Order: sequence, then C-alpha cells, then structure tokens
Amino acid sequence: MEFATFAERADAMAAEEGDLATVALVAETLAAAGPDASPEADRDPTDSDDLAIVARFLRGAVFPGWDGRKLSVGPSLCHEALARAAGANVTADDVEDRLAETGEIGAVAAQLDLGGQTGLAAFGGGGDAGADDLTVREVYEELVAVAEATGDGSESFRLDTLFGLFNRATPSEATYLARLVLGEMRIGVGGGALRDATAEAFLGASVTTPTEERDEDDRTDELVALVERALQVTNDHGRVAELARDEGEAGLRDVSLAVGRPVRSMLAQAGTVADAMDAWGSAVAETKYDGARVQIHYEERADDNEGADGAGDPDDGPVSIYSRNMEDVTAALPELVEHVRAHATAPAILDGEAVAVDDDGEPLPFQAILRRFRRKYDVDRMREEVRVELRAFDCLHAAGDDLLDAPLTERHDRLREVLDEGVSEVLVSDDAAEVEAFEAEALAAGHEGVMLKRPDSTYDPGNRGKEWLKRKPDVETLDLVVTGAEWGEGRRAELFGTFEVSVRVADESGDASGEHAVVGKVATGITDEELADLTDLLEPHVRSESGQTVTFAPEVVFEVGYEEIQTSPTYDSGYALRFPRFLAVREDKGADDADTLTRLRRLAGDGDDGADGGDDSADADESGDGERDATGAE
Ligand SMILES: Nc1ncnc2c1ncn2[C@@H]1O[C@H](COP(=O)(O)OP(=O)(O)OP(=O)(O)O)[C@@H](O)[C@H]1O
Repeated sequence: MEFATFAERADAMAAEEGDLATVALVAETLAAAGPDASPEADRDPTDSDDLAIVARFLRGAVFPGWDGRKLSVGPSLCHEALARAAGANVTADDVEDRLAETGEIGAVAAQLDLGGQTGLAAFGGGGDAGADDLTVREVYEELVAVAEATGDGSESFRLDTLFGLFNRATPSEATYLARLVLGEMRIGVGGGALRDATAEAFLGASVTTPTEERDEDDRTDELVALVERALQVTNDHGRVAELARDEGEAGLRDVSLAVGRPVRSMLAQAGTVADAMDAWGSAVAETKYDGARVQIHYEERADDNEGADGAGDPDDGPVSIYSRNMEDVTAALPELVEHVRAHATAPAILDGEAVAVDDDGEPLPFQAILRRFRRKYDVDRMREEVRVELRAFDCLHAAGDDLLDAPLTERHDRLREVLDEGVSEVLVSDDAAEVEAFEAEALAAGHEGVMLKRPDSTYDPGNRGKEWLKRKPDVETLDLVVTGAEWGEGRRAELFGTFEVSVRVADESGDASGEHAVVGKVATGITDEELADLTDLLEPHVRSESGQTVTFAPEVVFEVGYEEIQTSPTYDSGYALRFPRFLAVREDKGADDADTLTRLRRLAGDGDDGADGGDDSADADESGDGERDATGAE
C-alpha cells in the first residue's frame, strides 16, 4: 500500500465521529492492505502484503505488543529530523515553537515545507529525495532499521533515516510519519475498533450493522470475542488480522501461547473482603506483595543444568523475565533467573511479583525494588545491596498446556507442580472473618495489603476486571504521568524544580493513548540527588520549552501521595490534589498504565460508584480490552 493511501485513509478516520463508521473505514483499509487480487499480469510489481503493518500502524505501533524492540526516537530527535527536511532556514527550535503554538506534532509536520534536501540525505539512512512515492512497507523497513541501530553512530543513523523519510513525505504523509514515530496516531482508532474491524473484514461479522437490525442467528459477538481472545494470546493485531484473513475462525481458535512471547498482565480493581464474599461466596486470598510485577517464561532445555549460574548470557537463556509492560527485564534480575532454573520442573509461563527483601527475608519498601528493576548497569553491585526474591502467584502455561481458560484454583495447583519454591501462600475460604484475619496478618508482616480473587476465574490478559480485587489500607497515592516541569532557581537552576502531573483521559473511542489532564504540581518530597536523577530521566522527553516551563512527551510515571482530591478550576482535569508529594518513579509503568480521569473522579466521590468498571475504562490498548466497542458488547 502506498503510504499516501494510508495517510488519506487515516485522515478519513480522524474526521469520522461515529464509532460504527470508524470501524467500517478501518475494515475497508484492512481489506485493501493485502496483495492486489488482480491477475498476475496486471499487478503492480511493488505490491506486497501489508496487512500486518497497516494493522499495527493504525494503532501507532511499528511492532507487535509483545516485541521488545523500540524506536528510541524522542521528540527532540523527531524535531531535528523535521527541521533538516524543512531546509536550512528551519531549526529544531523553530519546530518546537510551532509545536508550542499548535500543540500537535502532526499538524506542525504538515505545515513545514519538507523535501528536496538532497545534499544531507547522502549521509546514510535512506534519504532518497525525488525517488518513487513512499510505501507502507518502506516506512516499516526504515523504522525497523531505526529500532535495530546500536552502538556508535546509531543516533546519527536514526536522525539521517528519519530525515530521509520526512524529506520524501507529502504534508499528509508527514503528519502520520511524525505521529507514528512518536507513537500517537490520534485518529480515534482504539484497540476495540481494530478488533471489530478485523472481525468485520475477514470473518463476516456485522459489527457496523446496528444490533436491532441484525439477523436472529447473527454471530457477531461470538466472532468479535474470538478475535479478542486471539489478541490476548498473541498480543499482535497484525498477526491476528492475517490469521483471520488467511485461516478464518479455525486459525484464530488454534492460536496458543508461546513460551518467550509475553502476555499482558491481568489487573485488579480496588475492593473489600465484603465485596468479594458478597459476589462470590468464597475467595482466594493472597498477600499483596509490594514489589514489581514479573512474568517469567521458562523454556526447558536439554543442556540446562539445574542450579547452574543463570547469569551468564541472559539473552539466550532458558529463562526470560518481562515487566508488566512486556519489557524484557531478564538481565536486571539474575537471582530470579537462577531461582527458576533451579526450581522449575517443566516449561512454564508464570505470573508473580519480584520483591526486595532484607537479610532476614523480610519485605523492604517498594522503592527498594525500583533500584533493581530494569537496571542495565552495575547489576552485580546492586545485587549485593538489594536482594530480590520471587513470589509467583499464577501460572498461564505449564508443560505444554495453556491455562488461560482454567479456573484459578487449578492454575494454582499447576503452579505448585511446576515451581517447587517461591510460590505465594494462599487461603481459600468462605469465612469473611478468616479472610480478614489473613489480611491483618499480611499487614502486620509489612506487606501492602491483600489480593482477593474469584476462585473459578479464568486469566483475562490485560483486563482490569472484577475477578481480582485489591485491598490496601493506604490507597492515597496515584500513578500520574509527568507532562511538564519548571526549571529551578538559584543553585538549582540546572535542575527541574516543579513537576506538572496528569491523569489519562480516554477519548470517545476509548483510545487511551491520547489526552492528559493536569491534576497538580509536585515539588515536595524530592531530595537534591533525586532532582538530579529526575532531570536526567526527563530531559530526553522534553517536547517544548518556553521560558522557565517545559512540556514533556507523556512517558514517565510518578507515584504521587496526597491528602485529598478537591475540585478546582486551576487545572484542566477540574481537580487538584491537596499536599501532593513525590513518592517514586514507577519504572514498571508506562504512560498507558497511569491512573485515569474516571478514577480520579471516583476517588473524589464524583464518579459512578455502582459501576466500578468505569475505572480505567480504557486501560488496555493493545488487546482492546476495557474499551467501549462498537458492538456495545463489552
Ligand atoms: N498475590 C498477588 N496477586 C496479584 N497481584 C499481586 C499480588 N501481590 C502483589 N501484586 C501486585 O499487585 C498488583 C495488583 O494491582 P493492579 O492490578 O491494580 O496493578 P497496579 O496498577 O500495579 O497496582 P498497584 O499500584 O496497587 O500495585 C499487580 O499488578 C501486582 O504487581
């Protein structure tokens, strides 16, 4: 598919307000992304099967959700590439000034007079001004090269490659290139719309026909659920679209988990022992460990010596560990690798928490695990300072069996079979007093709270449903996206001093990657040393700067403590936090995991209390969970 065609279709989606009409446009685009069906002789020789790429691009992604590759292109690199393609009179600062005016990089890219900068394009990276029109596949291949560039010179390779693409782009193409590179398409296509369109385009579902006009034996909901399930299992809209087109329902039914390919984590809502007992009659109670979520994949290998030193080459070992965002964190946690190699008895996918413990094995506060999690350097030294242990609490796959659809109690049995140490203790009880005593004990032992789970619940990847409840007495913290900052004064002039923090806002289609609404400014609770670290962490994400104030691309999440949520005209969320204080950087969370405006409203007592599910209604993007979809079937 020509990239211009993709851009044209994306424009049409962005202009469309109705959910069903958007799904129809997406379905047409998916259907048109395959190879040309015309006879061989008439076929365009550049014609290729771009379905998987187009499906991912529509969601602003280059790679499948499970794929660890990242473009590593921040706003400043993108601005620089745009400025170069716009000619000698435009600088990256000019791009930032325009961004401060228009507020959106796609619009800025479209306004610039790009192209024709042949001289600079000669330096590496595919700048090939004046060549044929860009195709979707070419854009994809260039972006793969950007993501895979490493070592000396990779930064300038990335810049040159992006410049080469922008230099060949029409205004409309430039809009979507810039947004794609920064991961925000803003065309109102949520994961739910893409799922529904896949079912419509390739399985004959009637998503765009209003429910009351459908045949009695209409199977739309069933087909949509089938696509949804395949998305949960594969974490790849591209692959699922191809399967639906090429192998139909049977192909989707056959997809299975793969050891080494991460799955989205099942999430919890807040709830009490009484809520659990009222809803289910009995509950599985478990300690809520205050650590970082890990998903561990163990692939048994003939040459894997039990208890061997797993720290050798974690990239190639039988154990891989992923964060809640499916980022590979294996290298940061060698003791968990060793633990699993020594104690796993069969290939498995395990869900659990990595917790920091002191010399007596007692839990350390959450901040301690953050010093270890995702660490790339000094792992051995930090290992001496902070010890990490595994508390496994779920099992998604064991010895060749996928267990997503098995009840929790069965998954626990399989977990204990497959891992003989490091499994969390559980209590299954129908006695509320007994569960409350369990909770009191967990808190007395220094844990964060308890998890309450429905005993027969299946594992629902990416979903924040009502099957898992979390009960923690101290809930007055929010995970907020850092959207801006002000430079400090005096001796702190080189450091950010005050941080603007925001909740996520889901747009009407449930697309969670869009807007943010400010809830406050955080300046307390931060030491000078932390300020220096935070400045280093946030500087690459600066989007625009004006006087003392900067704005950031939404990437970094702070855990923020507060005393109260008040209504306030000061911020665009309509709320302000009373006494906000910085607690930690949530290294384990991305911007899409931050708290939402809906949750803020509910905590402030303004929400729809009955429908707890309103919380984080757009929490999952890749799989399309939690989104209000066009079928209304959610
Ligand atoms: N026994 C357990 N079962 C499930 N999750 C647990 C358990 N112990 C600790 N946890 C942690 O608690 C979290 C459950 O809360 P939730 O799904 O809302 O995630 P979260 O947004 O990271 O929440 P929080 O900030 O409260 O940890 C899990 O993501 C996991 O990291």
